[in-house]
Amino acid sequence: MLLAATFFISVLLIGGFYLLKRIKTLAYNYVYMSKLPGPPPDGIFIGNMSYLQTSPENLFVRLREAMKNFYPIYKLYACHKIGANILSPEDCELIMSNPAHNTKAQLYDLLHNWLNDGLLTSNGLKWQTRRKILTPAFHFNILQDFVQIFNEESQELVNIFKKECKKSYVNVTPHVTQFTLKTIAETAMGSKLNFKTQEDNDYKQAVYDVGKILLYRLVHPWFVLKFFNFFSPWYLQERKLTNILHDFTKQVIKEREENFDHDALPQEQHDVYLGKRRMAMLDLLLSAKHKDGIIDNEGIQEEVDTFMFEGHDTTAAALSFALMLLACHKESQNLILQEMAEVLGDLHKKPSQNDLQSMRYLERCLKESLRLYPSVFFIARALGEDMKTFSGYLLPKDTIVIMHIYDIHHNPDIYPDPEKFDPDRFLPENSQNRHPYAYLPFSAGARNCIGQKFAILELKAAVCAILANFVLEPVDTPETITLIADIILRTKEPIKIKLIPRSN
Ligand code: HEM
Repeated sequence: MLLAATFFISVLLIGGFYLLKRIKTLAYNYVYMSKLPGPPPDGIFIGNMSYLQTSPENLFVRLREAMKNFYPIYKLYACHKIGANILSPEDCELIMSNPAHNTKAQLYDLLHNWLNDGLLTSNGLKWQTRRKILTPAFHFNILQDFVQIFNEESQELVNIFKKECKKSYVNVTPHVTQFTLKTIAETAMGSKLNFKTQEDNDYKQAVYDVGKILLYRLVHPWFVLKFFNFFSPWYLQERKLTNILHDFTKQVIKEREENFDHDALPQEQHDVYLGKRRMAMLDLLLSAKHKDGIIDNEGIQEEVDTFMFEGHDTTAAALSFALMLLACHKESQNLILQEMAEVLGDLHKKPSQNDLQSMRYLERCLKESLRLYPSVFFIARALGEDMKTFSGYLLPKDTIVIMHIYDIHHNPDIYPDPEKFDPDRFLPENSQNRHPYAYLPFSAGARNCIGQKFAILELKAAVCAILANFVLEPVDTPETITLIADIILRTKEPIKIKLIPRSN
């Protein structure tokens, strides 16, 4: 009896202690965060909920207005969660360059049902170990082998466009999405998709549909939590879509594992990319499982899900926007063709990695396109320690910081006439005085995009193949499209352009 009473009192005391500590932290955070400017809240608990709960296109516009009203920082809050919205390169540098702030914010829990704890969403030692395993999969020598696949898939995209170009316009977004999905599956997973099967098409549609549900959960913050998500109107639909996504990647892994050559495992880590045996990403993961035992089946599944998503959706958005901008700027199309003629001689010659790398004007066009339309338009972290912003606000440890890449890229003080497409902004002489954190399409610091070189080479190969075969003419323009807030930057409707076969 005495023992039970002592146990009960101890539990009560410890529980009470933690509760008080939590209340103290919340109060401390609230005091500091309340000093930040921001849109007026609707009430003490509901905070800015009504500000957030609007259509995806209105939300996108509202967030842009907040940049104008509250630069360089503002707060938004809902329930007991307060987010500090960061709009200046200086504050991004303070966060991204400090390893203490490498932890992804709770917002990324939204992705857990689908991506579990893959590279994008994991933290701490798990993230470090995985990043170390996966970095060689994107080494220069491996990318060299991938360029052939980029060229083959670009040619297939051109073949589709050749059939479609008889129409008065082409909806490019679904076609380029298929292109980037096939490319990541074949390069990183060694799996060739043909989109003739129901599973391939269901996967593509499920990625799109799940994004809508994730956004719904994001603006209804209680549904971010797994427990409350159970009561969301979309819970069953999310489960169904997640099953489609997982069944698809399980099949990709199964097929690769069946054909995996255990005898050809590299002896040393550096053998992986020094030309002795080059390994695609999935092979590296299988090797880490069979040879070193540092990853299990669940670990492989979460990385394959992560890379299939991150490796195609972002690049498809980037290519769709780049094609629209090039269609609107015939002079840029001509300059790219001129550069292709200089580097390749024959416009229809398939470019090598060196060829693609030496196309500097094309690179500037893609950089400018990613400035105007950064596929990942915001990223979020949880502060690992207190931080003083450049403008003097104190943000307490654990604060959710949301860095708005889109707004930094459209700041007229950094990019004069920011809506203008001007690839020469990225000439060395025009960028040397720009803040190093003023251009962040691939984020920066230790948690930057592992696939950025892959993405740029893939985009260059696709643009070269398309321009060698077609003149692009505008149907959609920056003025006609409607941008929406989603898990990545998307347009409300697919982007339309006109493709005129090139006569050469
Ligand atoms: C134009 C295309 C792309 C853009 C704009 C882009 C952008 C980004 C950004 C901004 C991040 C940081 C995300 C965050 O902190 O929340 C990121 C991370 C990541 N990206 Fe990309 N990405 C692109 C293409 C790719 C490709 C092709 C791959 C794979 C082949 C890839 C794989 C990843 C992964 C795995 C991460 C997480 C890295 C980590 O936390 O260590 N991305 N990307």
